[in-house]
Amino acid sequence: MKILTSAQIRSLDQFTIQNEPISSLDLMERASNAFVGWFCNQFVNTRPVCVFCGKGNNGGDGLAIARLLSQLSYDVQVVVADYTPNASDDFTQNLDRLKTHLNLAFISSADQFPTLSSQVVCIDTLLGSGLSRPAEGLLAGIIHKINALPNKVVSVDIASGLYMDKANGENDPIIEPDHTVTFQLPKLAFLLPQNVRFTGEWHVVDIGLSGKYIQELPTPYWFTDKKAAEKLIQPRGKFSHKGTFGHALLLAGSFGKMGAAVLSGRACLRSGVGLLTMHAPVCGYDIIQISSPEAMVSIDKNDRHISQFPDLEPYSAVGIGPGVGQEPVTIALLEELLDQVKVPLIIDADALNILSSNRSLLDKLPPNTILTPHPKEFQRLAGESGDEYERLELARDFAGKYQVIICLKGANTAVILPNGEVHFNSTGNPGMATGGTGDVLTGIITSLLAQKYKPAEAAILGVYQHGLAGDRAAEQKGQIALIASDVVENLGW
Ligand SMILES: NC(=O)C1=CN([C@@H]2O[C@H](COP(=O)(O)OP(=O)(O)OC[C@H]3O[C@@H](n4cnc5c(N)ncnc54)[C@H](OP(=O)(O)O)[C@@H]3O)[C@@H](O)[C@H]2O)[C@H](O)CC1
Ligand SMILES: [K+]
Repeated sequence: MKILTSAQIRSLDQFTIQNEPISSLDLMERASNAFVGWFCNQFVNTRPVCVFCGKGNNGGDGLAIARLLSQLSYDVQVVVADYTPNASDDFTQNLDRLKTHLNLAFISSADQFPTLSSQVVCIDTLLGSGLSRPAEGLLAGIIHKINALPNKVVSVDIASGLYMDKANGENDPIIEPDHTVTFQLPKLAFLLPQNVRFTGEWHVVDIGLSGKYIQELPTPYWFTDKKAAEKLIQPRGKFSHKGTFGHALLLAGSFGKMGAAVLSGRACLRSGVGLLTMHAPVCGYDIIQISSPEAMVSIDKNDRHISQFPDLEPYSAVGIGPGVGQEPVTIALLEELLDQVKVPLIIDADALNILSSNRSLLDKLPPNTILTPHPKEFQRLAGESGDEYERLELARDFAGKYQVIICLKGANTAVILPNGEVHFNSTGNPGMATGGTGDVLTGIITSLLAQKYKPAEAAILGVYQHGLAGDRAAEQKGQIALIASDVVENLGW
């Protein structure tokens, strides 16, 4: 799915209105109906509702939603923030449609904020995609009062006060909803962890905006949903054999960190590779042979750290990093590997830290090498950034400069391609923030690279399947009990 800017969404709105054609009032009705469809599944009509409206089209949605919910026998109260004499046309028309049969109040001071029982569900339609500056005065007062309530809050389209595609100021008044129900497409703001308080759980509802026009609009930002991910999976032919699916080489582990090697090896095996060879220090030999009988082992001359790699000729992809440490012998190995490797490469964990502290190696990265840093590793690699929007730009610059693919790990892991495209992942959960899950991801992507998936596709699909396995594991064990081995065991293709 594409992620568009607020300006693009405005033009998409206009295109749909002119070309479907549909009046803007009817489009508002369609959007409001889509919201109500979601709402009725979530809250039964014995829950009273209070809709907080601004005077733009987001507020117009609120008035239409109030009317539709009251027709469905919800007990609905409407509070309009009378912060300006200028209301949008569609707001005014919906006000006319509503007036006769509802409990409606215009308030001009936050002191007039109603007293609500904690059962009331608040619907936030103060400000939507038209936000052009931080909320202040009356709007800010109402936002603070809503945030202080214990009540459930649902924002329509986007939390009032939150920008769709740029950073807010630290003290901007913004609604903190339990849910955001957004129209047609996800918004960039929802995908950045810094906005989690202002997003809650978010849901997309279809309001029939022009699919043709969405296809035409250019954007660097994409959301990898189930449909997008499944399209990438290559079917297995009837006559395939283990040679068809490549031979992966994983360079991983050191004394005390052989678990990282085992986790990434097992994930590699569970992701469809034909053959796997794991190269490890002497201390890892028994560990790998016993834990991963399906893998072959190549043993280093060094007891505790890897210092060499086997002849690369048989391998169709190489992964390096999980648990390798940063000993001088391993630094020398990485340099040698970058000079020699001719097949797709993924670099993770300590090997990324080696790159950060030996920056001349960055210029040796082969094009389309995949790097999988978490935010701290990315900071060591590319430097500080003020907020997550800046970090995204920094990552796009870095990917472009070195022609590499970055999987910036976190909630909604972002896969950033050399051409500047950013693909946000839709799977995964906070239970996965535990040691070893990164090693699992490296194994999955190494496996896909060995099977000849294009590096960009291996990264996007690998990140998606990793999160999906984590979601399955969380269903079984709960997020708190989840460990990296559970992610491996729940890989399913
Ligand atoms: N395609 C869709 O997704 C559809 C969306 N709909 C809904 O429409 C809103 C967007 O409506 P819009 O009227 O453009 O914008 P808002 O309701 O967010 O804003 C109202 C006006 O308020 C002004 N403004 C902006 N920021 C502030 C502020 N901080 N304080 C006070 N006033 C502010 C702004 O005008 P300015 O000229 O002053 O900038 C806005 O015009 C969208 O979110 C959906 O909910 C449609 O229903 C259908 C399809
Ligand atoms: K809103």
